[in-house]
Amino acid sequence: MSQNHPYRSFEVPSNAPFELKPSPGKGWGAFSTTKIDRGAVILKEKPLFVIRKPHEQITEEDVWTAFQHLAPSAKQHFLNLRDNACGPFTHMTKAFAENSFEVSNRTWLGASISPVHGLFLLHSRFNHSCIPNSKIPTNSDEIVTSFATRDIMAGEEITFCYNDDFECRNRHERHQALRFACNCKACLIGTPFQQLSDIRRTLIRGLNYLTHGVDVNGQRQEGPTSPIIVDRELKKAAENFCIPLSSRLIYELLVAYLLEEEGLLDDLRLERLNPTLWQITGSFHTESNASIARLAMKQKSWLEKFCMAFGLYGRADVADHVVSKGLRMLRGLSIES
Ligand SMILES: C[S@@+](CC[C@H](N)C(=O)[O-])C[C@H]1O[C@@H](n2cnc3c(N)ncnc32)[C@H](O)[C@@H]1O
Repeated sequence: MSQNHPYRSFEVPSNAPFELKPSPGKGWGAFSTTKIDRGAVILKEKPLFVIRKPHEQITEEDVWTAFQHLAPSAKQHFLNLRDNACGPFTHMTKAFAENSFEVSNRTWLGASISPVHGLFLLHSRFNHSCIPNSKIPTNSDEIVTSFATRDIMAGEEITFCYNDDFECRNRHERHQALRFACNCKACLIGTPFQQLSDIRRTLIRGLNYLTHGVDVNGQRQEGPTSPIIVDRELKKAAENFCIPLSSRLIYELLVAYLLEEEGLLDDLRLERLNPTLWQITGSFHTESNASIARLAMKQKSWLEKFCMAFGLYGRADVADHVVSKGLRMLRGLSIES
């Protein structure tokens, strides 16, 4: 049956390190045809077409209008899309939603410009994993690029994580958001890894709350249901950016360690994490604190860094007040807590 499947008409570039084929239980997927090194580009892809609107505002008419402007071969490719490789889509908006990526979400003079969504025939064949081996970061141009986040062996399925906040979500929350049951290592119920994974991701969510003062959705958590931070004083301190530098360093290092254990500490994540860590380390003004922080950062493993930094636990720093003030200013809060 897969021999004359419409996806056979999708042209994978001859230099791309993967092929499209059925992926048991997941429709079709992309499988590596050679070893792909960590950090390597897997595919750069141009969209079939783009729609310059927020996702929730895209209508049947928008997709139909874009479709009408396509060349005949591109029209055929769009019509070849199948709902998870099975039947044709019932609505053009559904076909677009399932096969599109946000390609740019820019700001100009502080105002956000309407996001752009593009339809990508090949990248949309990549299936999801909560512990993926690739990443597709949002770019400022309209080309989508995937990178290997670890070495991928020939024959392995190439996957990426469909949601940005999944490092902070437990299995149940992830499956609710995905609307399908993922079967990756972090989702296989009853395994020690899965149980630890839920604990790790919950901890990461809490630690992020403590450092950013808000939950994963950018909001403060209000109300008594399943509090992320149980200690009300600590929650208030986080929301007012009164968490001392010593705790900030410890929390960030613990996040790094937990992400590594979870298999999520890839180079792109490190690019975000490292400047924050060095910024915190450079902010200590109390010399004894600064030297412990520098020593911690010199350690080889994340666990060693964390254990060394834990020596700072409970220690105040001369710079704490200034840092809190600065953070509150940046978030538009009153300078005094
Ligand atoms: C963008 S498509 C991915 C390619 C799709 N498998 C195909 O054949 O066209 C997304 C859909 O693939 C399926 N899918 C993706 N990842 C999956 C996973 N880890 N487990 C089960 N189904 C998955 C789901 O049906 C999802 O709605």
